[in-house]
Amino acid sequence: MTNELSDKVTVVFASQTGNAESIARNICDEAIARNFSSKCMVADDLDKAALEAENVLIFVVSTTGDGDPPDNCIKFWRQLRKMKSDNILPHVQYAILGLGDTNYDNFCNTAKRLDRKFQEVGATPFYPRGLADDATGLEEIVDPWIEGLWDALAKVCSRGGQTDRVDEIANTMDSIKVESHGLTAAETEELQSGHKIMINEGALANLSQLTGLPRIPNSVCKIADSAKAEAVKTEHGIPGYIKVPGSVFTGKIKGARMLTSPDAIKRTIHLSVDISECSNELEYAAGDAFGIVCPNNELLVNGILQRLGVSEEESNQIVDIEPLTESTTLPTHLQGIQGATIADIFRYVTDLTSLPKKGFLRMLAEHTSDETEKKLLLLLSSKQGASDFNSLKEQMPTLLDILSTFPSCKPPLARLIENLPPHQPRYYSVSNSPLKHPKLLNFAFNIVKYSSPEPFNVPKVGVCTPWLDDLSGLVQTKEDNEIQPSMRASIPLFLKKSQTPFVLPSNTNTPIIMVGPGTGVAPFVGFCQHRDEQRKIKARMGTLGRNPSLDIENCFGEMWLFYGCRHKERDYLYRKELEDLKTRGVLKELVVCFSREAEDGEPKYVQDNLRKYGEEIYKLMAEKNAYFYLCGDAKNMAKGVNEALTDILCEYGGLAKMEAIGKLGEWTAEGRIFRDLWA
Ligand SMILES: Cc1cc2nc3c(=O)[nH]c(=O)nc-3n(C[C@H](O)[C@H](O)[C@H](O)COP(=O)(O)O)c2cc1C
Repeated sequence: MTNELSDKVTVVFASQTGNAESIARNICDEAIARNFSSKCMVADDLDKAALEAENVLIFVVSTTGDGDPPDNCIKFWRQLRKMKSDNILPHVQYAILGLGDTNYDNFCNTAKRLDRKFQEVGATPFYPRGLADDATGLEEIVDPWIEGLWDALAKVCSRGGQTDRVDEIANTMDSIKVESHGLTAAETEELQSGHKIMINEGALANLSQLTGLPRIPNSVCKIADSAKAEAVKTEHGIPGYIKVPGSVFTGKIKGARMLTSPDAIKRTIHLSVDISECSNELEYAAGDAFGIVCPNNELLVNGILQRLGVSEEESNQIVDIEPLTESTTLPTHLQGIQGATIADIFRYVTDLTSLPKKGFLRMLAEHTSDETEKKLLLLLSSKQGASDFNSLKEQMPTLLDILSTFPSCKPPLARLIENLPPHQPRYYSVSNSPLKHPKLLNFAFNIVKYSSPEPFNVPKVGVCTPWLDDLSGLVQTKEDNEIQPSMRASIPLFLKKSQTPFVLPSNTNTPIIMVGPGTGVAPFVGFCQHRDEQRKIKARMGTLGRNPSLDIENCFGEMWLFYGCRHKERDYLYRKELEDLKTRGVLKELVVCFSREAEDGEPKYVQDNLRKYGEEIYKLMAEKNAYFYLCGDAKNMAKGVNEALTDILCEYGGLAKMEAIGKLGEWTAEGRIFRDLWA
């Protein structure tokens, strides 16, 4: 290893939805503030030559899919896999911060694999790996990990670390007079004006010092008049600068159907989207997922712009987003924004509803004139305000809620835009087969409407599903669901590329077990349709071919579907289709349970039914080489299903628990167990 010390530090991120990128940029900025010579880059830009030139690397990497690396580190990953010797990166010292979610099986898989690989190729970790969990709040691990990083970094670098940041705010707390503020009542207001957040103002009374405040994020962008005369739109009705991982197509709503009864706890809608205008390019398979590029709620966007004092004329002015200086790089999602309107940026580029980070609140404090409000914002972002910050998170405030709670907060637009996370497309599984409906894309979704937990009880709505609900409302007025083309609402969509595709086995003989409660059943409706069509084709071929008595059943493996919902009569999704598939023998078994109706001892959840049919499941998997598919909620259901499978292998295969877990891992690696989960 080269012992030559340098002050150069490279922060590398691999990020799917922006968290790792934003943390990496903050680490880089803070490193610069502490006199290190630091730069930040995306993993895919770290090619072989760059790796050879680097001595000190800090990685911030998330995990996506089913334990997969994010899209922007696939190239980097490929290159790492090619490195076989243990002496390729002996000059590299590194630290890794992983982001993940313990609701998923492969928690922080990217960080763990990267760490292993770097050690295999001779690199040395200079600071213990941190693994942050979105299920409990990333900050719990991220903040102390970054705090401890600087001493470790100073030791591997020749300089830097000497200049501890002086926290000017810590010294000003005493001098800020606390005035009565009236922020303690929960007020339910219209969406345009936001819901005020309940904050325990009393927490300020005995505080003279705040510690652990995050850095104020650096300014990176400016809003400039655009040379373009008109706002950029594409043919899909969305601005062309929006970055999504795939080519965007326009689908038109062809039909909408309610899958639940009016007394169901959640409303679920089936939408049928006509893709005939792009079906040549948009090639999908049963089980695929696609993303929808939906705008933020218009009332929310307008409410925020109004609150910020942006007039209608200003919100429609044509602008570019530019780096503040020649040496600053814009966050990925703000790059290439030209010919935009401020309103479109808030509609399509910035996330207005996800939970605020402490660094964001600290930034807002800098633009808050009322001292009590400022002090509260600083408290919320400090160590002393940890419980108040947790209470704020429980209230799930939108940006508008935050701004209306702190009326004197007036951040400049550029400051706000650069500090908001990127707005994300929403993903859905296709619920039909292209073999049956080549020009359609069907899917099912629950309309996301809920309340924040007691005692707050503030009504909340999702971003995409209420939008889709509105669009489908347009067409539901017609009884037969057939609509006039002129009435058809458009949906911008793109096919999701998956590193672990959720597809049927190519050999139709392979038996399959499908487990999908709730809307998790959607891809399996597509699988069944596909097999149904394949059986019909085979039947036709059988009568024409060399063996007219070809036995269809021998050509097609058994299909088992485990489905679950709350009530048989209220939310049994696709009931008619599924029962029909069972009657016609496409499905060998349709095993359904109803969690709110099960008597004592009866199966309540899909995992209970898996246990009930344990012996059959074991034979299918261990003797008949079946494929196993799981789709739905990662939180409770996926864990329960995993445990049931482990128990089945122990009971019917005579394996010890660790052997059973190992066997499931083996089957997953062989590509016989597929998961499509969401937390
Ligand atoms: C579709 C999806 C799949 C995910 N899969 C995993 C996973 O397999 N393991 C894990 O630890 N975290 C998983 N996560 C959690 C993310 O890693 C976590 O939310 C992280 O903060 C995202 O960081 P990013 O915005 O930089 O991508 C998943 C999140 C999503 C939305």
